[in-house]
Amino acid sequence: MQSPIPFARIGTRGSPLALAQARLVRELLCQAHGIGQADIEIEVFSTGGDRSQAENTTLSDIGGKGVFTKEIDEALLSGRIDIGVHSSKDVATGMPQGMVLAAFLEREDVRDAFISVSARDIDTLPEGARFGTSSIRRAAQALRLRPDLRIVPFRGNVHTRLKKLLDGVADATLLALAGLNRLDEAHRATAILDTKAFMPAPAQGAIALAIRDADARFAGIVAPLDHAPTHAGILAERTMLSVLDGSCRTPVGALSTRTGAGYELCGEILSLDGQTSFQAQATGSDPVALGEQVGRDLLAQAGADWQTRFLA
Ligand SMILES: NCc1[nH]cc(CCC(=O)O)c1CC(=O)O
Repeated sequence: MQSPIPFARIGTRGSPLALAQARLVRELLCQAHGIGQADIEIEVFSTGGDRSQAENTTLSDIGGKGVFTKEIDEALLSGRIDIGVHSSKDVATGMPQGMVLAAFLEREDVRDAFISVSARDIDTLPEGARFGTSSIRRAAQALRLRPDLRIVPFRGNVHTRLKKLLDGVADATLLALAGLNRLDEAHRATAILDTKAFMPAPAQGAIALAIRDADARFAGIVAPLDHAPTHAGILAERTMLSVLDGSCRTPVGALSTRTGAGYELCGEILSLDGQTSFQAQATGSDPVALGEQVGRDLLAQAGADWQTRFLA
């Protein structure tokens, strides 16, 4: 019998990937607390980012922070849900007051996958091939290696993008391997890209659990799901992004890895055409200090006004 007050209410977007992630969180919460699936409600929200996909506008058209999280954030703050489940890379660095990313599941594969029906990898794409991506970072990284590629806008959920590829809308695309893995679609990857040439987006591959920051009960409930090394790594990458005043619409890559004593953080800023790029790296044990150090190093190299110059 279902209890009158659910143990927890989870908020998520409705895309197949978001639902898979929310179900994974429900599964892990049930295991950790010895409860049944019926005790956890999954509530689906449509965000501005989802609606813009349906209307085929671009993310820049709607703009603003939290385009994939706002409706879920509001439901969390109003008490309608208790836990927001997000892809960490979609969560803006300046989060609304009153909420916190309290736990991160162990990170999936951080790498980007190359997918094409006509080429084995980026090098074998024909001259002037159409490269489908709406990610400024992926476009810049691809153009760095292949300035001849023609970038075509490519939005929609993972299955939509795979379908567009089969329909010939583009010759190739890049998708996060993490998402493909969670959807059992990793066999679609033609090649897996190395993280030096294709440094992932900050926080790629990690699922974040947002709660109200004063909510001690749910802090305790999500705590067993937190993977400490992932948490530290994502904190370092998100701190770096915040120093750069970056977002998912800036050409920025970041990747933290564990070293013996602590963490190594690598960061990258690119120009839109990929012909100019700056890299920095550092090691340390304090994720926030590490993110600040690498972010400041990148700012010193690229100039504090890099966004006005690079994104003009
Ligand atoms: N912005 C869309 C988005 N947000 C998170 C993922 C992948 C899953 C992840 O990074 O955890 C994707 C799709 C993609 O980049 O292929």
